[in-house]
Amino acid sequence: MQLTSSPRPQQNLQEIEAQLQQLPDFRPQLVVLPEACLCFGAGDKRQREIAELPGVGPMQDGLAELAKRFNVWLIGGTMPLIDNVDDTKFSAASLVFNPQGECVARYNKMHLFDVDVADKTKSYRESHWTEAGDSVVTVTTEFGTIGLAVCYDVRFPELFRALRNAGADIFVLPSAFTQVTGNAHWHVLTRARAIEQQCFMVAAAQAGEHENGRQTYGHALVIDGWGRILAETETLQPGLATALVNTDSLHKIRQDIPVAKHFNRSKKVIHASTER
Ligand SMILES: O=C(O)CNC(=O)[C@H](CS)NC(=O)CCC(=O)C(=O)O
Repeated sequence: MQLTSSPRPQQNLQEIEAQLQQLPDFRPQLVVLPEACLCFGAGDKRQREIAELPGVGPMQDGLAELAKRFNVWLIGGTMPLIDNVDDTKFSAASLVFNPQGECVARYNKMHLFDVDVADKTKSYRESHWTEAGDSVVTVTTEFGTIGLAVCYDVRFPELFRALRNAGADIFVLPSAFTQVTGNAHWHVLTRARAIEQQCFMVAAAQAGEHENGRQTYGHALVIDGWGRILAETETLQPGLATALVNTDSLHKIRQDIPVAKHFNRSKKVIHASTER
């Protein structure tokens, strides 16, 4: 799914619901929401104020209810979660809801976007308010094993290798790429991770100009294990990129090019010196 989320969770939930009304009929279905889909650009203080304890609160209740009502597996983008009321930082948590509306997994964004970008925002320092995750998380479903990652994580292939080793067939990547870096890198990075690990990639996106002036890149994507783009949102409006996915197609790709078997960690590092 692609969204242009506001800082207001209730309004964002309504927009997500409006998009879910447009879903095709086939089930089982996996729906991936973008990063910060319930609260985008509110500032770190506000995000900490609305952060919820696991299993408790209107953001989690809202997503659970939507997963159940629309009978879909729902990846809740990311939302601010805390583990203790006195935590100063929150996790950028990606929650997985099954079609019964139960939260069955949580992944905390592992790589934080402390980056300078040549855009209006200029300086991003996500770690000032977000606690980095330390766990690789997969979820088994009736249509394959899902491996979780978020946005900037896509620049770290080791995480995707670890997800594949843990059995992943489908990577999900809730994102909010900047317009500038997305334009340069988004398609290459998402396709590269799919090709390297021979997994589907479902990359959700924030898109367009947000209330705080930030511009996000959009281009929500579904990519197969051969790196082909199966679906893509064409505009910067909220919308869906939908594809029929059969994880059986991965068997032949993995058999023909057995990279998982060929993977070989180098044991030596050789520095050739040009000095005499
Ligand atoms: O802050 C929020 O409200 C939501 N979170 C984000 O927008 C995050 C952290 S600032 N954005 C990214 O990770 C962009 C990555 C990116 O653009 C790249 O890797 O090039």
